[in-house]
Amino acid sequence: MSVIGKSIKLNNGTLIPFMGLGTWEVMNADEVVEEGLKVGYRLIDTAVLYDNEKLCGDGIINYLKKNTNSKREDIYYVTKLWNNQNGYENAKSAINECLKTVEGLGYIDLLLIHSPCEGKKMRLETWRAMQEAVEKGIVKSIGVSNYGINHLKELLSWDGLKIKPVVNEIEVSPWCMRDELCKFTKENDMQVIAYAPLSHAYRLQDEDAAKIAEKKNISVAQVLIRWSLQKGYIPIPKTKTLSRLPINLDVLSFQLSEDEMKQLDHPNVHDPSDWEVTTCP
Ligand SMILES: NC(=O)C1=CN([C@@H]2O[C@H](COP(=O)(O)OP(=O)(O)OC[C@H]3O[C@@H](n4cnc5c(N)ncnc54)[C@H](OP(=O)(O)O)[C@@H]3O)[C@@H](O)[C@H]2O)C=CC1
Ligand SMILES: O=C1Nc2ccccc2C1=O
Repeated sequence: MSVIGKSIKLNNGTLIPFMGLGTWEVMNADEVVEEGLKVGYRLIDTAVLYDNEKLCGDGIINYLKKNTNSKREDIYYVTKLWNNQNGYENAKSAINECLKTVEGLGYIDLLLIHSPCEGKKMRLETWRAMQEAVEKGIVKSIGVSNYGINHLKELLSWDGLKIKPVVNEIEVSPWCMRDELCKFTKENDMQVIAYAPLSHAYRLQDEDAAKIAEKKNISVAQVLIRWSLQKGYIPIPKTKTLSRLPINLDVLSFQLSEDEMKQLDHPNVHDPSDWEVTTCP
């Protein structure tokens, strides 16, 4: 059964929205997040690195104040510990800082380790602190980002593992498909959050995607977001342009055929729009 349009159940029994809103380089995040929630987004993706966690939190709180039918539990707030916050003590205080920054939210829905870059010892020590944050109730779920198969295997076989990651947030688009990593992630009962689903806008002029968009009278951005959903991922497109927010969310009223999906696929291209750290030691 297709879960497109519905919340998805994670391996700890909690629900995550089927897609979300990215906020990298969004400096007016309070305005964008509030408007995003108004038009129907329910997942907000930020990070310590983005320097806009407080603005994202403000956007959520302002929305909830004005829309008393919506509750805190209806919104899903994701943030990430940056590389220099790895290590047990470091991560513990960073997590408290993350929560203090968005005090009004009361808890963090999903906390990610932003990358595996800091090496095995730091990765596992960070995970220990993240597990404790779940046990304390300040974080509901924990996950990883930019983890390759070896990093996932390392964590899943660690004798200190008490809480499995619920997601791996990785770059996935038709030009960065990562079939093997996505398959491994899903087979091990973790969801794939697909970042840069619009290829950071670098491929929005792609001819095949443009043809499909034209035929369906939609935008290339909608085609790419739908591609991600039909692959079974949770895309988090970003826009700081308020008028694009509802367009990017309007991806449930059309489908891509098997042929159209194939036309978009580029299994032999590996062109990440951002950093590539899934193979780091
Ligand atoms: N965990 C990680 O390491 C990473 C996580 N991320 C997360 O994923 C999110 C998405 O990735 P990101 O790199 O931002 O790239 P995206 O693939 O989401 O592309 C964003 C770009 O597309 C443009 N755009 C958005 N919608 C449209 C539209 N309808 N028509 C035309 N152009 C459009 C935006 O322009 P404009 O804003 O001007 O409208 C922006 O230039 C990030 O914001 C972040 O939250 C991203 C990278 C790494
Ligand atoms: O959204 C992001 N853009 C980035 C660029 C470099 C490193 C991390 C990130 C993000 O998380």
